[in-house]
Amino acid sequence: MNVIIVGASGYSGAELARLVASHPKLILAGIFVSEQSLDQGKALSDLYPQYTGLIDLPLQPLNSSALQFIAQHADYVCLCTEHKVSVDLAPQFLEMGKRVFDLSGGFRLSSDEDYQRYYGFSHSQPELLAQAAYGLAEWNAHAIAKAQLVAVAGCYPTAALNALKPLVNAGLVSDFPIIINAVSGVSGAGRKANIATGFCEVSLKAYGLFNHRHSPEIARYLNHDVLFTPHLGNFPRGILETIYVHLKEGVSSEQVTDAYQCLAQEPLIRLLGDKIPSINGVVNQAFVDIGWQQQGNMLIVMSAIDNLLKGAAGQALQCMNIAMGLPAHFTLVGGQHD
Ligand SMILES: NC(=O)C1=CN([C@@H]2O[C@H](COP(=O)(O)OP(=O)(O)OC[C@H]3O[C@@H](n4cnc5c(N)ncnc54)[C@H](OP(=O)(O)O)[C@@H]3O)[C@@H](O)[C@H]2O)C=CC1
Ligand SMILES: CC(=O)N[C@@H](CCC(=O)OP(=O)(O)O)C(=O)O
Repeated sequence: MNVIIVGASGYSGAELARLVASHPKLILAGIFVSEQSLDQGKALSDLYPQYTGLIDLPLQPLNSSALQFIAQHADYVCLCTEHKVSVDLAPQFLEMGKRVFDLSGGFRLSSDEDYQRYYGFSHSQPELLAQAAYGLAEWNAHAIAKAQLVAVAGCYPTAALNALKPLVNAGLVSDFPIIINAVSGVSGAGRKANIATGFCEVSLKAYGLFNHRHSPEIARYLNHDVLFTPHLGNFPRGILETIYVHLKEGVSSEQVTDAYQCLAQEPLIRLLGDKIPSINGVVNQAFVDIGWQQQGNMLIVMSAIDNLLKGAAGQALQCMNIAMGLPAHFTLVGGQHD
């Protein structure tokens, strides 16, 4: 399959370019940035020297000749662009008959009201929201396999949903909201210049209290209320979530362990039992590490991922594998697809 990546100079786009270029069944057919981009014409390896000799393709502006090229040559279009940009770009690629994998949040929620409230813009393609399959690879493979538009799951939701769906689906959780405290590394905020997320400016600090856009995303796909508070941490990459779950009266530790067995055969999920996951355990890898400890009715679940390699790019690659009828998971050797 020929894959093109829009937004390939950004953190998730560059990571995806590396995964696609080393995939045995995918060809990286083109990498694109905006028409105004200061990076157009540069090789991806000029921005990311570790790609020298692996990806020397030039970043091209997404202009009319680029669109013609994509119409003729691409099978899969990956949008590694900001939410509003993805919403505006997706329809033309869908009309060309391409399969679109959108890494933004532009198609993850269900209504224009949600977008106005949580994203701060009115959705210009609300009819596409019902068509998009939610790209949470371990849980929604059937829908992803058939969909023309995949809304790849968010980074914080990927860590939260993999850790919580087994418990909620098994009926073990009381009606209280689940409390999720999450910390993300700075790459979660993207590569564009922004003083608040400049590395020397960052202090460990909460943000988005009560209104972060991942709250409705997690609640929607978990089917349970959550109180989600993200924090920005002063490290480059990775997400760690500490999650407080009020279990129903009398739920035993055996029931909790049994509930997680639904993930036991998933190659990219590592169930750590009572061991405590860490950022170091997952950085530069595509795993979700999940650990838990229980006292009475309270369960503390911990979930760690690399925001770019299990969130964003890695999850998009899993969705493309599913679309091709291949096993979803992949193995990394030295940062490349094995
Ligand atoms: N970073 C992360 O951990 C995660 C990110 N995501 C999502 O993935 C998407 C990309 O995030 P991230 O990689 O961090 O973002 P970056 O800011 O690092 O990269 C954005 C990319 O989009 C390009 N771009 C901007 N405007 C346009 C346009 N109009 N047309 C084409 N290309 C454009 C930029 O290049 P230029 O401006 O030079 O044109 C750049 O290549 C976002 O929606 C984000 O929410 C999802 C999960 C995790
Ligand atoms: C640290 C940081 O700023 N993180 C981003 C979330 C990462 C991301 O890009 O969000 P999606 O998964 O929805 O695309 C934020 O809170 O907005």
